[in-house]
Amino acid sequence: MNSITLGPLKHANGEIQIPGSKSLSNRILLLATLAKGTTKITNLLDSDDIKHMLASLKQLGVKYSLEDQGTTCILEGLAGPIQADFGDLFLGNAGTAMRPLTAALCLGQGEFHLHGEPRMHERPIGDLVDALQALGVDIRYEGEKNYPPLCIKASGLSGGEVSIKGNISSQFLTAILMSAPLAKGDLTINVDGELVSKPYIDITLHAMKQFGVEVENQNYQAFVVKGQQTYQSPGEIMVEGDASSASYFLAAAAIAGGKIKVHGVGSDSVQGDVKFADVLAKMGAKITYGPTWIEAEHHELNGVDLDMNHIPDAAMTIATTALFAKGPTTIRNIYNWRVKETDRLYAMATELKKLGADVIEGEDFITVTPVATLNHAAIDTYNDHRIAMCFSLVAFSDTPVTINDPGCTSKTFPTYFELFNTVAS
Ligand SMILES: O=C(O)C1=C[C@@H](OP(=O)(O)O)[C@@H](O)[C@H](O)C1
Ligand SMILES: C=C(OP(=O)(O)O)C(=O)O
Repeated sequence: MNSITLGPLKHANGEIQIPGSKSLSNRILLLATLAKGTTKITNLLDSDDIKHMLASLKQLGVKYSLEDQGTTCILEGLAGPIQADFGDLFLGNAGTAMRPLTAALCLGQGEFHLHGEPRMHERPIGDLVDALQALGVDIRYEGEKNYPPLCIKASGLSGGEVSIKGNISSQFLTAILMSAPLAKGDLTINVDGELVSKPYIDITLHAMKQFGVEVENQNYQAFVVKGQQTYQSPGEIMVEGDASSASYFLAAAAIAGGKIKVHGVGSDSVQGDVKFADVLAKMGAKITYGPTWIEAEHHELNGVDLDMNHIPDAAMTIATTALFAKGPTTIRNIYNWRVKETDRLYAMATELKKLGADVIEGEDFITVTPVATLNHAAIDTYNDHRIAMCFSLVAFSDTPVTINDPGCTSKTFPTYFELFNTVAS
């Protein structure tokens, strides 16, 4: 297996333009497809998750052209639901393609099969399927109950009232929300129990608003959406930089002697993961925000004990940053790490232990207590982009780190190691 060895490194300095947000790229591609008019999308992320969305849209007859090495997309909207006789869609391990497309394909006509990488077939989707079935959709499991692959025989989505569970993934609610304006009638969506990863719902509502649709948000417990609407293309739309991708560079500066400014995300961002910088600040780093940038500078770091349910992706970066802090760090309320690219609680704990750190893996938390000297270890990445990126930070210790299969960052950040090398020395 391919691997890279990094470090030991001392400094992280410079400026980074962060590539487009995965969450926004896939939302905007889908909304532009359903919208009336042509949309020019700039700063689109060029990564595996977006390629899976684009390839599926092409197969479904959506017309678009790509420019600027895949970062500009000019897409002709359908002014309504996707109508295709048949679709056999491979969605890799892209949750932001699988979940929203599952709901959107129910809106029109046709028979659709949705599947992905083996891990995608282990990632739950039952809560979304239950809600769609309650709305009259013929949707079935082709393998194990509650997991993809799925078969949809679409004939539209009825209005009315539906309940959806939000305790495993917010993407199920996102999926229903984005499709609701094209339902046959007005829809009230009740969130059944706890809602995890709440800021991602704000991203969804923001993107819908950019395409002309307002949702009545009743304190994240219920959402009311008018049916039989048409999304309107905003004409041109720029994707913000990816706040989760920014976390690795901000953490690098906080850990190593130096200062890094990331451009593309800042205080104006709609992404919850910008709050990662506040966690770094709580740990002791010097953080400065501008509307579209964030700067981090090294300062002695202390461990923290925090609920990070609102930043599940960037929270992983805290788990390795914790190796450089004084005292233990506990990341709480992150049960759904277990149902993402891999069981991230198990994987992070296992790999941190290889370095010699003292780690407690709880059912829904992780505690990392740093040690004076880390071991040189070959980090397994479990086909999880974020594990590869998080553990690159270990290179700022006195010990090098080996990352197995670094190419797995292609899911959301294919140029990660290239950019890392421009700021780390
Ligand atoms: O809606 C989104 O764009 C996302 C929501 C989050 O997932 P969960 O809601 O499953 O936590 C996040 O982890 C994922 O990377 C992207
Ligand atoms: C959980 C993630 O991805 P997905 O969009 O596939 O859920 C992630 O990017 O960390």
